[in-house]
Formats: sequence, structure tokens, C-alpha cells
Amino acid sequence: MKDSKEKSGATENKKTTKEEDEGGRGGVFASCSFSDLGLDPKLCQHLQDNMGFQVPTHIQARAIPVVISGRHALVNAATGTGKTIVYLAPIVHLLQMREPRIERSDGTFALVLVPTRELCMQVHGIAQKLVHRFHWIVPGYIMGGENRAKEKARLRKGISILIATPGRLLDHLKNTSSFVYTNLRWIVFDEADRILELGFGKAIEEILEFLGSRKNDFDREVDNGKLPPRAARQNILLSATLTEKVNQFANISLDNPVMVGLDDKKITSGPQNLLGGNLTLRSEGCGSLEKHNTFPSHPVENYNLPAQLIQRYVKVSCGSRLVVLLSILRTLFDREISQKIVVFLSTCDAVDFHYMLLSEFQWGSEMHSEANQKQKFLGCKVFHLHGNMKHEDRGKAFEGFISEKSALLLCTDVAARGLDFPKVRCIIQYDSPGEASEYVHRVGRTARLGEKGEALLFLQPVEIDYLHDLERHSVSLKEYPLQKVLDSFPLYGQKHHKKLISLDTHPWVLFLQRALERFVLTEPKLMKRARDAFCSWVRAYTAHRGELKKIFMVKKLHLGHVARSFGLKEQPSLVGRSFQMQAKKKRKREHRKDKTSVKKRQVLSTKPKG
Ligand SMILES: Nc1ncnc2c1ncn2[C@@H]1O[C@H](COP(=O)(O)OP(=O)(O)OP(=O)(O)O)[C@@H](O)[C@H]1O
Repeated sequence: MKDSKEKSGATENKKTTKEEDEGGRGGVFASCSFSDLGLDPKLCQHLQDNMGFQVPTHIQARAIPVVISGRHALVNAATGTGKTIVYLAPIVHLLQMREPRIERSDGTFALVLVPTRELCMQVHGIAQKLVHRFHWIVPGYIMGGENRAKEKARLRKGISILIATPGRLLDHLKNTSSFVYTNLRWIVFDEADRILELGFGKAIEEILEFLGSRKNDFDREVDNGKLPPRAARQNILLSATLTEKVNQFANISLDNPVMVGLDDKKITSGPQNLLGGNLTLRSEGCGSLEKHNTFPSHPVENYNLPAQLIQRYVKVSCGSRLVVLLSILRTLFDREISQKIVVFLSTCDAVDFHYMLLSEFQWGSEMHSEANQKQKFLGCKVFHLHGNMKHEDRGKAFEGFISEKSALLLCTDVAARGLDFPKVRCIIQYDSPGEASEYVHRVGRTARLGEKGEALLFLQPVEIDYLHDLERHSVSLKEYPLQKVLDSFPLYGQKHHKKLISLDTHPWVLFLQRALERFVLTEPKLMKRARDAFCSWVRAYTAHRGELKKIFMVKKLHLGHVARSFGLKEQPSLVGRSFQMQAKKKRKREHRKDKTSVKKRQVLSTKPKG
């Protein structure tokens, strides 16, 4: 009975895919209804009336029946296509059906693991909305940085759907005896690859071991009578990008998973199984499954980006980067006053510096020939978000950026994954991402759910090969018309050259650079931030791994130009004590080496031959 229901679901979904490819907002929505997917009518009504979800998205239509069926699943779909509902709706559906009703004293039934605090809060918010009509289902969260004692008290009372970051969950598994998880039915890994990238690999293994949910442990625990049969436990893994990390993760946590969202054109080469050859896929349920039992050992995935996303790159020499960033931001906000933009930077110090600069930088009277009073260069509200901020400030920035109509967010990759900021129009990657998968997640903060969106990647001329790396994943970018943008700024008496030799000699670039350097010089706090940012930025640049090291070569950086990009006039040797110390140590080491080799040579030359 169950199988036939799933089969009919799969056929229906295939039909919706075709139909929806022909129309709909960017091909995101399916033409079936939530109740067609087998969800409870009250839940469907609530999704429609209170949450405004009229119909499921494509991935929801395909994956919700699979999750309801109880199978382990690996779900892959573009950013912003509604993957959170893919697991939360079936969990709520199945929990509200239980007779007798679940109680808080039954403890945790579903565990959702996420990589960051912000995502934890976001998923918890959605879970709270979903259980609105089912007051006996209690969502809750635990995450790093929160008060442990309060969390313990909440766990003691009982949390039915628990959203957690891995470190804090492990802590409670080890130390909170009142945490009941004997009824655990689901473990969901949202942004699975990122959880591993953040170094939670060991924690995850320990968690799975604690919960008796490692693939190989499971049968043993069942045999020992510690766990109910397999059907009672379901693991689900979700990400917009399939990487080697997801592969590892799937290997330890999934048992005969159903793969949803992988289609033929996504993998371009290679002979082996994505899941290390261990995976045996079932042929029933989704018709597409049988096709996917072979995958490359090092898959080159064609990333699935929102079709309506406009992707461009801007080629800028290092010394002009800051001026170009400000000019583009100004142009974007002038073009559309009410909009939201996110700028990604590589380090917390770089975020702090740019946050202070962009919040405070004003047009001086010397810039404006007519008006004497100063005015802010950017009129919008500026927020910043990174991992070194106090937890409450992170929370405020997150909430603040969501609620503003027009705002700029400067952030590190802490905001790259999963966060759903409504109405973000443009993503600027001022500092390059690492792996192509990171590019995909960053740009995924815009063009969500079929909305419009633009993405702009800054590259120095020496870094342009990064575009080839993206192309390997079928991500191709067009060049941004920078000259046109720069020419649109007033030059105040300076001659406009029709044919410019280089961007760095553009009168507007020179003009704004001088103004920025003066501004940084007169603000001691900003100057300090600029120096710290310079040092951390160069350190981060040296941290690129693998093949990317050949593109982002620190040797090719002109440190004087890097300093200019932080509004500093000084040469790098004058900037940052840690740098001076490092350089001094290096010189000493080299000096010692020279001395020893001279001595050796002397010894050799004075040694009598034979
Ligand atoms: N069926 C639906 N109809 C309308 N809106 C929806 C529907 N499903 C989800 N949404 C909304 O779409 C947005 C994106 O959802 P979600 O954050 O779950 O996407 P995602 O695929 O997990 O993205 P990412 O890969 O970036 O994590 C959210 O604002 C969510 O409320």
C-alpha cells in the first residue's frame, strides 16, 4: 500500500516538474498541492492561510513524500528553494498524527543539526510557525554561546523538535542526564557539508555514536534490543552543493538513502560511486533513482544555481579595490534606494574595518564644489555580522538586517549558509570565496524562490583563473561594465579622458582614493582597524588550499597596493606589529642560515684536501 502510494506520488511529481519547467516563477513551484503530497489537511491549511505557502516548490513536491515514507534521504536542490520545509513539514505531520498525543516528557523525537547560531534560530522560527495548530509539539533550540543551565532546564521539560549546533548538542548528550532521546526518530543534517567544514566531524561521529545512529552501529543496537527496528530511525541530509564532505557524511550516517534532486546532467565525469561505492539505491519510489547508482569518486558537480540570477565579475587591481567597492555600492543604492545588499569579506577584522568606514565615511566639502556641508557617502543602514562578535550583537544584526527595507550587510562566511534574508537584491563577493561550492552558497542569499537577484565577484587581474574553476562546475560569469560606472561620477573640474590607460589612473578613482586615505588618517580608531584588517586579510590570502593556491598567490600580491585597499598610505612594513615581528624573525633566520653556510664553506675550504 505504502509503495503504491509512493509510486503514484513519484509519477505525479514527474508531471509537475515538466509543467513547472514551462512556467512559474523561475520554475521553482510545482503545480500540485501540499495535500497531494500526503500531508495532513490541517497542516496544509496552515501552510496556505498562515504561512502564505500556496503550493509546494519543486524540491518539496519530490522530497516530502520520500521523507514521509521513512527512508533515509540525501536532498540536493538550489539555494532558496525551500529545503527547510522538506523535512520540517513531514516531521510535524507525522508527530501530530501520533496516538496517544506525544507529551513533553517523551523527550526529543526529531533532531536538526545546523552549522551556525543564526541558522539554528531561523530553523527554530520556522518550526514554531509550523506547529502553531499543534500546541503539544514543542520546538526548541540549543546552541553554542547560550546559557547552559537554561538549556538544561528546557531539555528537562522536554523538546519534541530540537534544533542544535553540534558542539553544544554533544555537550548536553554527555552532561545532561535529564535529556530524553530514547524516542528519537529523525536526525536531520541541514547544510551537512558546512557542518564538517567547520571542524565538527569528530563531534558528529560522537553524536551518532551516542545516539546509536551510525550506519554500522544501528544493527548492533537493534540486535542488543537497545533500539527499535530500523523503520523507527531516519536520517536526512540536505545541501545545495554535493561535495566530498557530503560524500563522507553520507557514508557514515545514511543507510540505503533515497537521493532527491540529483539529475543526470549534474555530474560531469568519473567512474565511481559518490558514496564511496557503498551505496545501493532502491529502484522503487522515484523513477530517477535507478539512474544514479554510479557517481565519480571525485565528482565535478554542475552546480544548480537559480536560473534568474545575474552573475558577473569585476576585474580590479588591488590598489583600487576599495574605491571600486564604494563606487559600485553608491551606484546600486542610487539606482534603487530601497534595496538590500550583502558584501562578503574574508576576515572578521576586514568586516570591522569596512563596517566602520562605510558607516562613517562622509563626502567632505572639498569633494562637492557646490555644497559645503558633509554628507554620508552611503545613505543606507549598515550592519555587520561575523563570528567574533558578541552573541547578542550577532542576533541584533541578523534581526536588524531582516527587518530593514534598505540596508547593507558586511559579513564573513558565517552568513553564507542557509540564512534567508528576505529581498536581498545583490551579493557582492569583495573577497573571493574558496571552493566553488562556497561561491554557490554566498550567491544563494539572493534570487531566492524565483525572485530577481544579482551577484558580483571581485577579482584581481592575477586571480582571473578563478573563473575557470567556476566554469568547471558550469558556473559562468559576465564582465561588469566598470568603466561606465566610474565615468558616471562627477569629476569636479578634472578632465575626462576618453581613452584611459588604466583604471587606476581614472580621475574619479584617484580622487576618491585620496579622500578615503585622508579620512582613515584623521580617525585613529579607523586607522587601527585598517591596520588589523590589512594583517588578517593577508594571512587569510595565504590560507587558500589546494589548487586555489595557484590562483591566489600571496607572492603575486603587492603589499603596498593591499594597504591602499584599506585606505592606508603606509607601506606594509610599517603596518601591523605582528607583520614587522614576522619579517624581523624571517630576516634573522635567513641571516643565521647565511652565517652557517659561510662557516661551512670556510671549514670546507680550510680543510686539507685528501
Ligand atoms: N512552498 C513555499 N511557498 C512559498 N514560500 C516558501 C515555500 N517553501 C519555502 N518558502 C520560503 O522560501 C524561502 C527559502 O526557504 P529555505 O530557507 O528553506 O530555502 P533553502 O533551500 O533551505 O535555502 P538554502 O540552500 O540557502 O539553505 C523561505 O523564506 C521560506 O519561507
